[in-house]
Amino acid sequence: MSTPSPAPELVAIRDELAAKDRELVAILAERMRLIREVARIKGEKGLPSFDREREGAHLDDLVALGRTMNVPDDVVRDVYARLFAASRLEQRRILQTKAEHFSVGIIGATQGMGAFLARVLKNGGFEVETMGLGEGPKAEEVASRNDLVIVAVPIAATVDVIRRIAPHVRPGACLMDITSIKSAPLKAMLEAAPEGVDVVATHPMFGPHGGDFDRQKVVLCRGRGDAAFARVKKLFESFGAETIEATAEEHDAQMALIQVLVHEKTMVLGSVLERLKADLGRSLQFASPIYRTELAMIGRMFSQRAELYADILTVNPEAPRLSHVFEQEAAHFARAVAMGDRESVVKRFREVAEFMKDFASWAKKQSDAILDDLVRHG
Ligand SMILES: O=C(O)C(=O)C[C@]1(C(=O)O)C=C[C@@H](O)C=C1
Repeated sequence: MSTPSPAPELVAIRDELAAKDRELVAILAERMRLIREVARIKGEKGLPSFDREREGAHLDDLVALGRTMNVPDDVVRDVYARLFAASRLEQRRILQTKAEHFSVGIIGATQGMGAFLARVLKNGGFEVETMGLGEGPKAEEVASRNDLVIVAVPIAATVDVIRRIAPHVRPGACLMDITSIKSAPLKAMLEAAPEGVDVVATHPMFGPHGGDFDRQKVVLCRGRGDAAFARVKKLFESFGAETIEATAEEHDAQMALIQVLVHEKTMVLGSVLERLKADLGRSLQFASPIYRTELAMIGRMFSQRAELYADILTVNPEAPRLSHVFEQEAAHFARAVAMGDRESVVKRFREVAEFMKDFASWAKKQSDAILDDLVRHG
């Protein structure tokens, strides 16, 4: 059966479209050539491939330009999200071939972030020695024969493992951890590692998924040795991370908000759903994008290891104080709800809105992006 030939007007327009698309591809090739130039300059200057501010500002300009020409915002956003991702990947490839390579030993590399790091570093051409959960050589041996020794065991075991292995790290090498709290591990590393061993405390601010550190944040705390600090910073950045420098104390205070408060809230919501024996499947059929996002976060948490979240909630020294405030605020709203006290909800809402007002436009933009994405792809 022969397919009917398209209308001649359509054929003409398709020819025009094809010509425009060829121009677009030629422009993309030219853009990639410029990106390789950017990578060369960044390599020389030691700059990271990812620049959050530049992407944000450039995209805002392009969306505004698109509006003047009737190009919908989300078309510009989607196209440039893809183009920025391609440029970052190309830059990482180039930067990694030029990066300084050294041997890495990972203690606790069978699961979670340790396993993720091992995979990413190996893919990036690093020599990586791993051990964990009864697999591989002894931790002390891994510590003794690598240039960068990474402790990636669960939070509760971190300080003990550091104290055990740090004395075996060789002078000139660097000892590093990746735990969710920084004060106690950093102190342990500085105390237990011999004088000539450099120390850096780090915290990758994301779960172990994805291909590398593209657009992910990593907090770095100085321990001992500026050169080692710079090397670790460059290592993460060469895999696409955005690094943030902080003291261990500041990091821990921030994590009380970013991890303790938020995970505790998610945990409470999950516990409430369980107590109610809520029909989650049925609720999803009715769900607004906000409910779906929330339920996805709750489901994500409860599909992971209980011990990880128990550690996050109980190890941070700031946690009890924040948790207490959380309880008081929850009680305040619970009282208002129980008594039908609309006025008190409005009053507190307005106080919080005043406190948050500088973040309102940022919050709208971010949450719109999340919710739009969920509606389109979820
Ligand atoms: O301007 C830069 O620094 C670039 O690396 C280029 C570019 C881009 O594709 O426009 C790519 C990655 C950065 O995150 C920001 C922008």
